Amino acid sequence: MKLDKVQLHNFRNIPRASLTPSRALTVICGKNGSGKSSLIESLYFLGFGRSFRTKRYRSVINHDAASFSVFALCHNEQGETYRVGLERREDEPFTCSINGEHSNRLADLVSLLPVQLFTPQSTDLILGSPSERRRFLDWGLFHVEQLFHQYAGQYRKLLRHRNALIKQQADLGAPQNRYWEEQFVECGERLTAFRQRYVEQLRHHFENIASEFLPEFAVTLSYYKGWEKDASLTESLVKKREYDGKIGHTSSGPHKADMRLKIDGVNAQEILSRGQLRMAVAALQLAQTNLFTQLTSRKSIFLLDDVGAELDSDKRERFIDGLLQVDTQVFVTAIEKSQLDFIEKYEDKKMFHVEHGSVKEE
Ligand SMILES: Nc1ncnc2c1ncn2[C@@H]1O[C@H](COP(=O)(O)OP(=O)(O)OP(=O)(O)O)[C@@H](O)[C@H]1O
Repeated sequence: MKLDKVQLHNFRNIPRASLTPSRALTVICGKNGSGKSSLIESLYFLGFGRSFRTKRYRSVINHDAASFSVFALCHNEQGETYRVGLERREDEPFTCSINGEHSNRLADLVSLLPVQLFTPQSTDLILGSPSERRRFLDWGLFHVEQLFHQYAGQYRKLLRHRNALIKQQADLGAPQNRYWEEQFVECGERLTAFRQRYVEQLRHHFENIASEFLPEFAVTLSYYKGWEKDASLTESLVKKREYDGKIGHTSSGPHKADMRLKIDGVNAQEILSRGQLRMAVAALQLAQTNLFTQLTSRKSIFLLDDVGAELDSDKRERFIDGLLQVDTQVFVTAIEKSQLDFIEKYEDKKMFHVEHGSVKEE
């Protein structure tokens, strides 16, 4: 999917903006506090239905308004056009629309627009908790594996149910509870199989890119499924029954899974510098973009916020080169154009300048 036109209303300090981005590279420049990240945040909303900066919708609505909206005109790989939009009013659930049809099902909108983001906080993907890495993997699976969303939702329900039984100190081995245990195992094993296959595919892309981005290290990627390596989920659940009863929740299953990055057997975060960690994240995201394109023949949208603060010049160039090579629609923000002097070589690009919330094409 590519965005042909984007319109914002009352989004943070941007009262109104309309822009026609490039199909390839769109550069957004402006001073600190001008509204660059807000513009990127509005595009993120189309791909995730939420902000990457806050959980409070009120913070996103312009201080002088009661709602914000983001609309986009886009086209898919078959040339079909879509009009998508979302609106959020104070104290009301969000509404989204696709070709004029209103819906409260965010998944409809999100599945249309595969958006990824790289920001100064992106090192959390490696430094943060396993849930960050599961979210990363599940973004990919959501877009490439039709059944994944359904199984992930079912698993969440079954996990809640199992945890409720544990809290009630119910006997999980009793015949009346065995049905739920079997459902939990079946669904958990399916999710695990999806994720293991996905990481295996991602690993090939990642290790190739990492050998170029971090040539001094041999970084490897592996998947920890969330329970002991050589046991089935059933075996682990039975073995941990007493322990789970003590801690009050389920300690084995794909909700405890992780993706691990290692260098000579040691966790990458213990060895890599901050700049190298950013490169490892860039390599992971580029690998995910390549895999997405390979598996779906679709194009994704990539947002790079404050790229100057993140990577040095030749790394910035390599990252953007890699994204454009697979025909990703890239949006980049920078304080100064000079942070992106290499972009002269790209023919298909557009430049925008943001000042006090006003967005103008250069
Ligand atoms: N709900 C809101 N209504 C109006 N203005 C807001 C709102 N939320 C934030 N702002 C202001 O919008 C401005 C733009 O913020 P934004 O983060 O987009 O800037 P930026 O150009 O990315 O800056 P930097 O380069 O410093 O990251 C800031 O001055 C901020 O205080």
